[in-house]
Amino acid sequence: MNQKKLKVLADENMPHIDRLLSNIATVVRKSGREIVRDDLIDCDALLCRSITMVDEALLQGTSIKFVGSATIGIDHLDTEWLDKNHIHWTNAAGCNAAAVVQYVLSAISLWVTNTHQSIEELKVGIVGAGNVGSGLARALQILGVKYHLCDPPLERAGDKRAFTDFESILKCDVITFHTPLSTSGQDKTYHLLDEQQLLKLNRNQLVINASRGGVIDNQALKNYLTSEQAAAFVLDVFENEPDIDVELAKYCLSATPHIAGHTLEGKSRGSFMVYQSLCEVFGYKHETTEQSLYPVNNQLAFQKSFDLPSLLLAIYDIKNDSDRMREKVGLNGKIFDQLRKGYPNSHKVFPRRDYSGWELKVSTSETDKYGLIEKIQRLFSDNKGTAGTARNVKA
Ligand SMILES: NC(=O)c1ccc[n+]([C@@H]2O[C@H](COP(=O)([O-])OP(=O)(O)OC[C@H]3O[C@@H](n4cnc5c(N)ncnc54)[C@H](O)[C@@H]3O)[C@@H](O)[C@H]2O)c1
Ligand SMILES: O=C(O)[C@H](O)[C@H](O)COP(=O)(O)O
Repeated sequence: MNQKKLKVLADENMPHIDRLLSNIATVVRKSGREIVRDDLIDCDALLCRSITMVDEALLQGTSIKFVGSATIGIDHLDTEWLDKNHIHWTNAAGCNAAAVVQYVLSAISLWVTNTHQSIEELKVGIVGAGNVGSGLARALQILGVKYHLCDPPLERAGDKRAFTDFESILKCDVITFHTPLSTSGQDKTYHLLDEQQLLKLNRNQLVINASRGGVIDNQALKNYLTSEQAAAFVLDVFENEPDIDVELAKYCLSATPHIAGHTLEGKSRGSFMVYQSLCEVFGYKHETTEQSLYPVNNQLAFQKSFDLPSLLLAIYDIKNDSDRMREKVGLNGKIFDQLRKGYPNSHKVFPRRDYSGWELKVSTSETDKYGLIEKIQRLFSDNKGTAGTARNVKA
């Protein structure tokens, strides 16, 4: 076993890292957007989030041997350059998938409440059936909501689930994007929803983007949203974050500062997964369990007045995050980052938790007339935020 203390630079917005690494590393913290090459000259490892571009310009000539990103997305890592230069890298695949599922269910609940629709009668089109898309499909199945999946790469690879094409997805009541951002190739997702595709939508639809901003042409979307016939949009991600188009945010049903995955569990699991990979790469034993990072579950008392959307909104209501952003974002684009900092602990009452961090308290007098209690209990126990396999490349 390697006994030398490592030097690690970690994004300041990565919970538990100091405690997890206390026996094996000296940890220096820095804001992810401010990390520069000079910070890394004598560091062994960089632990980052999606806001740090990790490439030759950042790492050339440094001692970095390992890069761990506590995120699902990897569009900020130049993986080709890292591989070529024998630098181990990992992401935290699946770490916050359950949080994004919760975000999407909250967005749908908000929309059906505003438009007086029944959630059970909707058809949801899921674009991208990976960790998030599959978790969402499972949740919708539990809740009795119909869905269609669109994922050409998985379909070609022989995935046996039923898939549909993008054209058909555009006809669903709710369309939700869960693809990576890719700028080339036959499955390119950059501006997947562009000016032409936007014109196929109508005012009875809801579109959610919690993947990457560039999957939707933001300029075309802003123009489109000025029409009264436009579909409703919920955006968690934008082009040019953090200097987003403030006007675009105003036109949306809900606009949040890239926090869909930021539950207590989602962020903690991201830290834990990169910690595990770092231990493997440098030959240390893992000394902590993921479960030890979580507090006791929150409790929600079941009330007779609950229907499915109001119950989901009682657990997490995106409107609160959207209001916080829209109140402030006009003041200065940098507010976007400030709202993300410290999230979910910046919430007034308690941190935002995954469904798995909740228990439904039901009094013995309650009858489960519509099967709602059973559905929610299944959702709480199923939606455990399945961590995917971290892509740990052995250099
Ligand atoms: N807003 C947030 O806080 C947040 C949180 C987590 C993840 N994300 C983003 O969500 C994305 C999805 O996460 P994931 O864990 O499910 O990723 P994943 O890699 O498990 O799944 C992505 C899926 O998209 C599919 N795909 C690729 N190109 C496609 C195309 N053109 N059309 C349809 N499907 C296509 C892939 O085949 C894959 O199955 C991530 O890449 C990340 O950028 C955002
Ligand atoms: O890809 C992801 O996992 C998410 O987009 C990520 O959780 C949010 O971005 P970050 O906090 O890492 O900047």
